[in-house]
Amino acid sequence: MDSISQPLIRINNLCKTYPTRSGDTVALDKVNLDIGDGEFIALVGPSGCGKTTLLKILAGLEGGFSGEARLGNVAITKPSLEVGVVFQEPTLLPWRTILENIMLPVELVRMDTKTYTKRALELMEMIGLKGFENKYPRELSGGMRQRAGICRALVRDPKVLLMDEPFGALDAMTREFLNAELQRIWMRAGKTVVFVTHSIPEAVFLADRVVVMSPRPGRISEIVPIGLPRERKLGDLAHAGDELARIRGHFADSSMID
Ligand SMILES: Nc1ncnc2c1ncn2[C@@H]1O[C@H](COP(=O)(O)OP(=O)(O)OP(=O)(O)O)[C@@H](O)[C@H]1O
Repeated sequence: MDSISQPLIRINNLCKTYPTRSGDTVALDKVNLDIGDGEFIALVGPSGCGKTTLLKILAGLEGGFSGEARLGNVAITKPSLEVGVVFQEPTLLPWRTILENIMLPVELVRMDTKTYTKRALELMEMIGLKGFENKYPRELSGGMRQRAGICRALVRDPKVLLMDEPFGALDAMTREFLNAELQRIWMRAGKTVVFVTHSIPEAVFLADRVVVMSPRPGRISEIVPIGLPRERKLGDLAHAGDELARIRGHFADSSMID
């Protein structure tokens, strides 16, 4: 389906069915995708097409599938230190400060606190949270909490960042701002990102390739390369009319379009 010579992530014939009382739900059906090291992939598709399921499998949080997902040479069967995850809600612990929240993944695996505190502070500065180290989550706006969630996912310096509609709950202006920030961080840090979104413009703005998924059962309908040069500005979307139209064409009858 694509031609990445040395993929970091290989998804091979992945199928996932959830058994329910009213019958089986096929969430993923023969999904194949290779993702290159340092690539930014956006996954778009209508509600229920299996985007979160795919992300959870890549995160090692969901089992019971057939086929295979590999990270480097290793089949993904459990969470990995090489992978950071950001969900729609950052779920920060209210009794811990922002810095303590960001440091949680480091503490959980007893990594060197001193080294990683330095890294956490650098990340906070890079993402505009400097000065909020000792605040509590309730003292921050939704956008700032989500930024803290991104720092927490990056603190252990994972190779891969998996993001499930990370900006879906934010207002449009904050979202646009954080898209630009995320692009900058990605360009600087060289992570491989898989980013789930319902927003086609967001996907086109951020991604090297947009993976379009079909309604249930989730399959890949098309992979659309986005040729816009980096660093992209929001106005550059005006030059991606063909890509936007191509992706929108898949959802002519769907309500997913932003
Ligand atoms: N734990 C579960 N048990 C049973 N069915 C599930 C479970 N998790 C997901 N499903 C079903 O699998 C299908 C895919 O769900 P998934 O959450 O992966 O879709 P999605 O594309 O992320 O949807 P959305 O865009 O609405 O978040 C849906 O039909 C959903 O109802």
